[in-house]
Amino acid sequence: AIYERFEDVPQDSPFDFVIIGGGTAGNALANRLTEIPDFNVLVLEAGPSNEGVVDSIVPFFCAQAVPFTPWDWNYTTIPQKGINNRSVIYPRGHLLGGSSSVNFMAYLRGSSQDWDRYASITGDHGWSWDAIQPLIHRNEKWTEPADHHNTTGQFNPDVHSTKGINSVSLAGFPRPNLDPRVIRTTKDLPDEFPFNEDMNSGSHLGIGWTQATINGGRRSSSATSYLGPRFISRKNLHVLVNARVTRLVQTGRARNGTPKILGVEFVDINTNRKLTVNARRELILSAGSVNTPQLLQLSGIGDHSLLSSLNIRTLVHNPSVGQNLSDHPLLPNIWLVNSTDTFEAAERNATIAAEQLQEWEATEKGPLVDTLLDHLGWLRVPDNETDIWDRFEDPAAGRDTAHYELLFSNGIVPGTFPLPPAGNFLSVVTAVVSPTSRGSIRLNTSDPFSAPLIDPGLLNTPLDFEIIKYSIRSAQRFLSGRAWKDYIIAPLNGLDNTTMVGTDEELGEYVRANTATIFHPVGTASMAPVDADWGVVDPDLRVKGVSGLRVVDASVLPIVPAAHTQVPTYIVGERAGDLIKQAWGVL
Ligand SMILES: Cc1cc2nc3c(=O)[nH]c(=O)nc-3n(C[C@H](O)[C@H](O)[C@H](O)COP(=O)(O)OP(=O)(O)OC[C@H]3O[C@@H](n4cnc5c(N)ncnc54)[C@H](O)[C@@H]3O)c2cc1C
Repeated sequence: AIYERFEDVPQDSPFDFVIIGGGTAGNALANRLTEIPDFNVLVLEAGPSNEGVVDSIVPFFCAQAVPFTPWDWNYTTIPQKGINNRSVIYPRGHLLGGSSSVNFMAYLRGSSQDWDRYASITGDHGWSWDAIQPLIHRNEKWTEPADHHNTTGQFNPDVHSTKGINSVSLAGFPRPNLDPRVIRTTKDLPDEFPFNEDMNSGSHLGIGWTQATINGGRRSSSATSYLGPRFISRKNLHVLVNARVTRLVQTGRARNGTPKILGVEFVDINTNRKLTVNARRELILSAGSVNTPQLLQLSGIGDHSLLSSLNIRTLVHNPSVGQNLSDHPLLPNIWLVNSTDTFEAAERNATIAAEQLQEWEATEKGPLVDTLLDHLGWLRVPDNETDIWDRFEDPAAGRDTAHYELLFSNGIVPGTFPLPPAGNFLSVVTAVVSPTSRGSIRLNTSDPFSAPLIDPGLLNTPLDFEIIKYSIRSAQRFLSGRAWKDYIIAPLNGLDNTTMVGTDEELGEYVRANTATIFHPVGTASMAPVDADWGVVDPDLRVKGVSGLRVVDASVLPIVPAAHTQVPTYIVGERAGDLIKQAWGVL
């Protein structure tokens, strides 16, 4: 069950596993562990319950769920030197379900090469594309879209599963001004922009229909799926919300001499009381790519010089903790269009907005059933761009893996640009999806309630900068297709009025002034081979240098995949379930 107060959690038998963070991976793991009736599991979540949070439930309201709401950790980055020293927002879900309760729901597994690269970096075949297929199938429950339209040709049923837990579907409300234009351009300009019927087959290059974690007209998160009614009623599954963990505690020494970390200190946010709890078998840190390294550092696991400068006693000196952050820089490119049927219509007219909500409330249909991204494209800078490839190594996981992404949206994506007083818009947002820049998460103070220093290192390398400039020119070429002839009027934001492509210098200025992130940090508690002198966890997700503690969330992925990161994170949660069951002899 879900509890608001620790006193109400049944404590007649010890907790075998305590999971810190009821987020994307944490809840998937809690579900899999409690399949074993002997495993008594406690999840500690800092945020409130997701129950009744409309901005989390209604898919189209995803852009309202964060930033700067009670459902957000309300982080911002430190000034980013690659983008004119601007600080940008860095939302993370702060409610049950974590970021899966506030994200944009796009469902992407990545290219098969991304996973094969994880297998080769870690030396563990279990992370390869072939090996994760059963995990993908256990996670995914393919579902009909809200409008039950004929989806033939919009996805490939052969690569999907209807048997998993987390619902996935195509859009359930047509956007007739946008959808046919995108698809027609893939026919008109197929060399640069081929159609891909299903970007989740392992071969992701090309442009196709967005798949999203949506069930009918509602968001499917780790809270609504993995903690859904048939699971949360398990007698051995206890979820405590408003429980903010402040430190991991050593409880002894293992036989091999390493510190045993099975204790947790947390604060009950309602009463401000400090409490402790121990795990009998294992403690699992699933607080996400920002808070997991923060908690490790607060607990003395990190770089000795940083810890000692903050008067924190070092338990394990590991300079990799919090380093190696990789994320996707994102650039909202916006055009004024010849239409009245874009997001702006409801945003400027309260009557239309109210009608849309009424329709959703009455039928769970209509424009609010979808996320904001109609189509996605995964593309490479071609080999003949010698200006780039004579100077740089290919950063992608392989030759079938994208360098950049195009994201098509029927209006300004809220939060990316202030709503102008008039006009209707199209966004072709672009993102660098095989970035070479790296950033970090470092403690700012020893106070667990103060935010760490978040540095995603956006556009820190010349290659990432070249690729994002290339992506703008690519978006412009896409919009030069016939389908857009009477639709595109002018770019909204800087650059040449008709083409959006200025000189290289102008483009550079535009990039630095407008780039932000798509919120996909990974790598801050990276996996590494067992005997490597770097990395935070081994390929079985055990924290190096201690015993009893694993990390199970996006932070263990060594490099950001050319994909949005929720599916890879669910896969981490699913695989952790198998690894832990194997370790305790029940699988
Ligand atoms: C705004 C936004 C949009 C996104 N859009 C997409 C998208 O469309 N598609 C996609 O694939 N990915 C998207 N992502 C990324 C994706 O959602 C994340 O990569 C993924 O959900 C991360 O999962 P996680 O388990 O690592 O962390 P989370 O899901 O964030 O879980 C961490 C949990 O730990 C809790 N926690 C943290 N610290 C503590 C503490 N001290 N004590 C107790 N609990 C704690 C948090 O409250 C949270 O519930 C988006 C992310 C954001 C923020």
